[in-house]
Amino acid sequence: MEVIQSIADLRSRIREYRRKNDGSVGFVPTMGYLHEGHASLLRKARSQSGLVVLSIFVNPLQFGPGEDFERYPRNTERDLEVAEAAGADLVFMPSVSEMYPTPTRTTVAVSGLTSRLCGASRPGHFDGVATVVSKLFHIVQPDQAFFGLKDAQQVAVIQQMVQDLNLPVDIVPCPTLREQDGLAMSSRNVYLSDEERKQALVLSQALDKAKEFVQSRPNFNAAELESLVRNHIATAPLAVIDYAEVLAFPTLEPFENSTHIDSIILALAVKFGKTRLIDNVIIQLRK
Ligand SMILES: Nc1ncnc2c1ncn2[C@@H]1O[C@H](COP(=O)(O)OP(=O)(O)OP(=O)(O)O)[C@@H](O)[C@H]1O
Ligand SMILES: CC(C)(CO)[C@@H](O)C(=O)[O-]
Ligand code: BAL
Repeated sequence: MEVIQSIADLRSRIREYRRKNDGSVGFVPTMGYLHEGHASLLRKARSQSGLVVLSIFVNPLQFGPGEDFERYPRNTERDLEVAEAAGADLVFMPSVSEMYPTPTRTTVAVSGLTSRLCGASRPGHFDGVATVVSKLFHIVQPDQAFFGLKDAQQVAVIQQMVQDLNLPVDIVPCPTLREQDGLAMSSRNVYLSDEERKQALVLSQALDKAKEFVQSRPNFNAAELESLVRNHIATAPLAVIDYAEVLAFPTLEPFENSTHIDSIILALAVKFGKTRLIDNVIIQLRK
């Protein structure tokens, strides 16, 4: 495994690979502090790609004022151990000045999909995500890029960007990995106190209740499902709901009754103290 800090060096190594090999280039973009969820994306890339490129870059553009850019967890030594064990060939770890040598005058903005959920709660977040992912795609030029459905809205936004800009990369959505008790793995889980961690289980429990509710009836009213979920989350005294919404997926459009909806997403963002966690479940209602 090789760690690379400069765009020029990474491009050179990938060109060298493509000169000597017919294999595909698989890419896993991350912000580091790697956990088993990230490792699962790397293993998926390893199973499908000749060269596996991992990026670790905490992207300042996608953090808003008062968010946790400075305190975002970082552990390079452990990240490299996880990356090597999961099969990464190249680890791209640029500095902020390498990625943004001058003030950014060009940004990528995906409209529509970003008007709700984290797009509404974190103004500018998805412009930051789409801009850095577009840059990374132009730097790495991968054949495939692997993203977790833990960030389902992000997957939808990136897929829309790839389609709209005719980017030659296949986006591979990967399942959310969870702790044994159901909590979705996330770098931000490290922020949780013991009590917050215990109460955060209401998220996966609420999603399980939602699945049971949907599977028990052919059609349902969105407001009724949202109420069921909100009431369960409210059983955790520390939980402060940012959003708990059921939307059509992948359009992320609201609906009243599910009669003509093929797939839905129940998306949650809940704060426990200073820690904002997201989770979701995507349910196919009809083929
Ligand atoms: N539990 C998980 N299962 C599968 N993929 C995941 C999981 N957590 C994160 N990912 C994916 O890993 C990639 C990098 O995400 P990121 O580095 O932001 O990690 P994170 O755990 O989501 O961090 P955060 O705590 O900031 O949400 C994204 O595609 C994300 O969806
Ligand atoms: C895709 C990504 C690496 C872009 O910074 C980030 O949004 C993330 O880790 O999900
Ligand atoms: N995967 C989450 C990225 C962010 O919160 O910026």
